Amino acid sequence: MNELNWSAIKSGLPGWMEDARGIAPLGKVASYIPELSKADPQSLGFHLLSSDGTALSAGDCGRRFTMQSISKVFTLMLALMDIGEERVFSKVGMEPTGDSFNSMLKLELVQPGIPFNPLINAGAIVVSSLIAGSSNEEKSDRIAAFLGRLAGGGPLELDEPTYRSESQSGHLNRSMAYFLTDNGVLESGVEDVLEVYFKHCSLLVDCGQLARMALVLSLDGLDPDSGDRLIPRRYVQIAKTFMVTCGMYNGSGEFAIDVGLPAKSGVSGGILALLPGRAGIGLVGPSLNRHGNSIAGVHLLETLSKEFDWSLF
Ligand SMILES: NC(=O)CC[C@H](N)C(=O)O
Repeated sequence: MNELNWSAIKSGLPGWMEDARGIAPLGKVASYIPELSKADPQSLGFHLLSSDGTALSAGDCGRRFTMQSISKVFTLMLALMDIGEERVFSKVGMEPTGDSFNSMLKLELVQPGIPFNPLINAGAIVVSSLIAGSSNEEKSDRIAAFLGRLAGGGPLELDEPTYRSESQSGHLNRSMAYFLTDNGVLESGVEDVLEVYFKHCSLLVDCGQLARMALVLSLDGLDPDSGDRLIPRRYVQIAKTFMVTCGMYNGSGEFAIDVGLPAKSGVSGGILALLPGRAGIGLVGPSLNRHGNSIAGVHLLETLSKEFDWSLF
């Protein structure tokens, strides 16, 4: 296993962070969820955590932000653990769309009503309906506990203002959920499933927690401290594959070429990325590019990947 070149990363990072911050004005903070528009477009946080426990953080690392779409990777794995591969993939596909994350365009194409993949909004809404639990609260509690365990502690905390803001402004997500219901794809009522979905998008993390979650995936589902198996290897393999093909939405192809690592972004500006077997990365930069990915975050990952030859390809 290649050691990370810590001294070179440490000495180069301040300059690369500065360069990345410099392009933040070319992007825009998400405003379709009003609460997210309050984020500082210039902020940038980065945390790298390796499998031997060495960590490096830089910038606005202590600031917490909501996971948004990053949570979709984890709800997918939880649904797979709850009901198995066959049932999950009878409700959601495995193919990238090439469209934006909230597009409804392809919902009516090819397989009527079955979303193309679990990382677009329609697919993640379906996955939320597959999480085991006898009430919405129980489902949300199980998700927050699962994510918190991967982050190395107790349940993640919900950001109530973001949850309320998403719920009040989520007309497009609501219309997708009605469409899915009409096609018999959803296993629970529209408002029930959206409560679970909006709540997991509104769970708070910092870059260090995100990096630890990424490290668990880079270790194929093992806890980096105890060595306990937290997720079956097969489900991590599925999640990592989706991260490569769909994790950065319709920017996934370009990201695979420029960075070459499994990664997942969210509209709050967070990105979780991993170096298989070696390290997890958590970063946040709220100014987004046209695909909805952190513009400074993608730039920073590209710089690091090229500098240290991190691409898997
Ligand atoms: N890309 C994202 O992070 C989207 C998640 C967001 N909660 C939404 O439903 O629109």
